Amino acid sequence: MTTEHTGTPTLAELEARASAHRDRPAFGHSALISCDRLVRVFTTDGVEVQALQGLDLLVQEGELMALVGASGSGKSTLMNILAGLDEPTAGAAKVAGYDLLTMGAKERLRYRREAVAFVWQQTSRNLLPYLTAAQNVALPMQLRGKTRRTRKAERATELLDLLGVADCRDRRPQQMSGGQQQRVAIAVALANEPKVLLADEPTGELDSHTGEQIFAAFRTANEELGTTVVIVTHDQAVASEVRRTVAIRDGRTSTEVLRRTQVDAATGQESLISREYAMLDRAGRLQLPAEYTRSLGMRERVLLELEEDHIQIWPDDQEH
Ligand SMILES: Nc1ncnc2c1ncn2[C@@H]1O[C@H](COP(=O)(O)OP(=O)(O)OP(=O)(O)O)[C@@H](O)[C@H]1O
Repeated sequence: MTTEHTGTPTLAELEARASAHRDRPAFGHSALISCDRLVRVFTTDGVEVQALQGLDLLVQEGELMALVGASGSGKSTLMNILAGLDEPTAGAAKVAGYDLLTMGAKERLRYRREAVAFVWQQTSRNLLPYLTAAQNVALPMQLRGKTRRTRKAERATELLDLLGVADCRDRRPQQMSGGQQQRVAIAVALANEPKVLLADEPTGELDSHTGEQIFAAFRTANEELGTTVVIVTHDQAVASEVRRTVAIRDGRTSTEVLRRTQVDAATGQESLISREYAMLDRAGRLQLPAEYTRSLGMRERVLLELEEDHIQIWPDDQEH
């Protein structure tokens, strides 16, 4: 309540306002991954490139979601930050309780060993060539040093089995197909029970059938182990299989597609409903799709009208 006659709030009112603000939950407080106005600037030969330009992203625990975007839009930059391999220039990024901006070297190491895991596009980058599949899976557990030796071997077998590559147990990477190597790589990534599994174009080097098997392995990790999975992909088949696909454009999240299955009450038939949403940032900014604005000749200014349950956007009627 303001003191309308003077326009000046009392001290008690100011205190009430401040505490209301303090008690309001922080942005993304319940999310497992939260990126808040994330910025990453690269400077090469005095030239600045803004790879991330205030990116907002929330991922809830237990999600399996895809990130898509044109080449150069900032996907790999974001993944490297989430993996703890790179540091943001500004903004906030928190994953599984770790603050990616302020964590020190020791905490960063623990974060990378225990909280997140990564699967790369290049199959050769994921596995050590001179170790068998089982030894590759046991290695992260060895580095972490918290698992008994017999348990390590057991867990390696369980994971290889879960991902359908138990028969590769004693083979080295060059004795496996690309698809088998990627499934073993997922087993390696899951060895220390990470909260988050990140994958950058994991099906990029594979044919579509093998790509489907790899995607099924990520789904297994998500459904059976509860691991939160974020996959960067150009693969339309992968992007259309997940419940949520977030598009990145020019270093920001621009649109989001949500899918759900609907069962027809009369026939019992299932159909997939997919809806595209535009992202509204916390300052209220909204990016309209270029094809929409172009088709209506919208440029610098648009007319807004608030209706009861929606907002109308019209081309500028004062334009000469
Ligand atoms: N280490 C770096 N030094 C300078 N510029 C960089 C660096 N890494 C990325 N960039 C630039 O940042 C922008 C975003 O790059 P990024 O690799 O994140 O895009 P991407 O969406 O992953 O692209 P792609 O799909 O081709 O992998 C690009 O303009 C890129 O040239």
